[in-house]
Amino acid sequence: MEFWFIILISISIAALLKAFISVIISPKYKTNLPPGPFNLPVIGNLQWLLKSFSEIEPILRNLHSKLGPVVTLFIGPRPAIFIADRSLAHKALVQNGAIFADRPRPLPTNKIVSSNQHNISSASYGTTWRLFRRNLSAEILHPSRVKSYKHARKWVLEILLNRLKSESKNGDRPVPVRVLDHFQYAMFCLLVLMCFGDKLDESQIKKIENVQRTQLLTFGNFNILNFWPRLSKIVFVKKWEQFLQIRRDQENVLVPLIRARKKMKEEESLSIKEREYVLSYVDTLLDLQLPEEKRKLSEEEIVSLCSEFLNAGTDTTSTALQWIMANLVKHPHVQETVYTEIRGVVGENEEVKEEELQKMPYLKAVILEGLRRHPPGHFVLPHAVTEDFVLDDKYVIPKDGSVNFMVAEMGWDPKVWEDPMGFKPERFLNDHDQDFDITGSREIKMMPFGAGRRICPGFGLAMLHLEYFVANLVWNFEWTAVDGDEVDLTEKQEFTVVMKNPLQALLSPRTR
Ligand code: HEM
Repeated sequence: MEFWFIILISISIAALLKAFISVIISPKYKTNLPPGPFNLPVIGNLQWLLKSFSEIEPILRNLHSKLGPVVTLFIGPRPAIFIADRSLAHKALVQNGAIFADRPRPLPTNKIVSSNQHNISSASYGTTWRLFRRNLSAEILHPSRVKSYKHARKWVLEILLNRLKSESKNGDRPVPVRVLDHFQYAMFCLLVLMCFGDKLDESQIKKIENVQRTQLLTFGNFNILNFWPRLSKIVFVKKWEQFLQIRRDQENVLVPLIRARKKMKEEESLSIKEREYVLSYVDTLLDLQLPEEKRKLSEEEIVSLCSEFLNAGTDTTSTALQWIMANLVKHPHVQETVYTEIRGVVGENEEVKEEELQKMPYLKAVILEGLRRHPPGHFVLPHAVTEDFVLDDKYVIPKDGSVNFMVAEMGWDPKVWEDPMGFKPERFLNDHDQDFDITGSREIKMMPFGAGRRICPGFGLAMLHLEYFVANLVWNFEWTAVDGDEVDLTEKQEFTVVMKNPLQALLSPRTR
């Protein structure tokens, strides 16, 4: 006992000294970093590390109003720079895109979920990242491939509508439906099919949803393990074990699906034509070859890439869908305008077909307004610069720090958006903005998908999913508020920023 106590104290002192030296004494951080609040060495760093993004966001807002558009916090052992200004974001991400396209060195927990940076979002800016990103964009997210998953979207729409129909009534009495679980399940059905190629049954999809959501929602609880990992491995043995168990559970569910797909490919049990028809993300990953290491991907690496695909495409989209439907309940005149627009295009047809969506500018404006007012992520994923860089001749961005951007603040900038906290889709309809540039390549007015080289590669698919499901949800039901129950737009940080009180609405089937 005594022996362990001495070891523990020695390690703590060594670690404290190391952190103190690296953060305070080291001259490299004295080189004009952007301003920030006073930081109590070590304790301050730890305090920031333990805060969630939703706790940091209001503090940052306050700091920006006092210190200017770029501020520094010492989160954990490295400086973290936050940029709130949209034109500085454009200068960084677009005009100096290659320099700002890196990711910070991964923290230990991140190394495990990404199989040592073998996924798109955490890979350093370089060959491996390019290979993974090009594979996803060319093989799965290319418009012609996206079209080939049309039958999957129709299948999922039917599942969603049937679930909502059966929940919206008790006998003949209309009852409020809590829609979020149904939206999440629908998005999982869709992304699981794109990922593994087969229509899995409900229990299999639920199992995948369960392991993925557990990992996503608990990830922040394990932040403490990243502070001096050598020490944390001794002090927080149980927490480490819990964390590793979540990863093992995920592998236990995903690996059999990967193996089944591999076997099918090897046996050539499908004709080439059929295989082309159901080409899945896993199929493309099984074929990939890492150029530098000259080898195929391991199962663990494929699990990490599939997990990233599922998380990136489900939670973000179902969160956005919920915010948009909440606003359509809160603003019935907007819902009515969407309905009238759809009727003008589809006549009396049962379904809004995806080819018809491009004839619906007001619907698109509703989706854009939803993403501006309620971006699912209030920050992008942390970026890093490939070399020390001076932004706008003033702000030193060090190579070994991280850089992030205040996405929500930019979309709410009153200099760009009149009445920024209102929900007014019409603002996207004036002539000037008819073709609104969501990528921010010309100018950043909002950036729900990020901007520059690390922009979300799934933004086209996400827009399609949102337009298709919102259109069909409005076409099939009239959505109204529950009597005496105002739609509450208070936010809560989970993996994305969700509704603190999830939407409940009355759904009356439309009669035509
Ligand atoms: C409404 C839905 C979505 C939103 C709001 C969203 C937003 C974002 C944001 C903000 C980033 C970080 C950009 C940065 O670091 O600068 C990102 C990255 C990413 N997203 Fe999305 N996303 C959505 C849907 C999707 C979908 C459907 C997919 C694919 C199926 C996807 C795949 C990815 C990937 C792979 C990355 C990492 C990109 C990289 O590091 O190069 N996302 N997304």
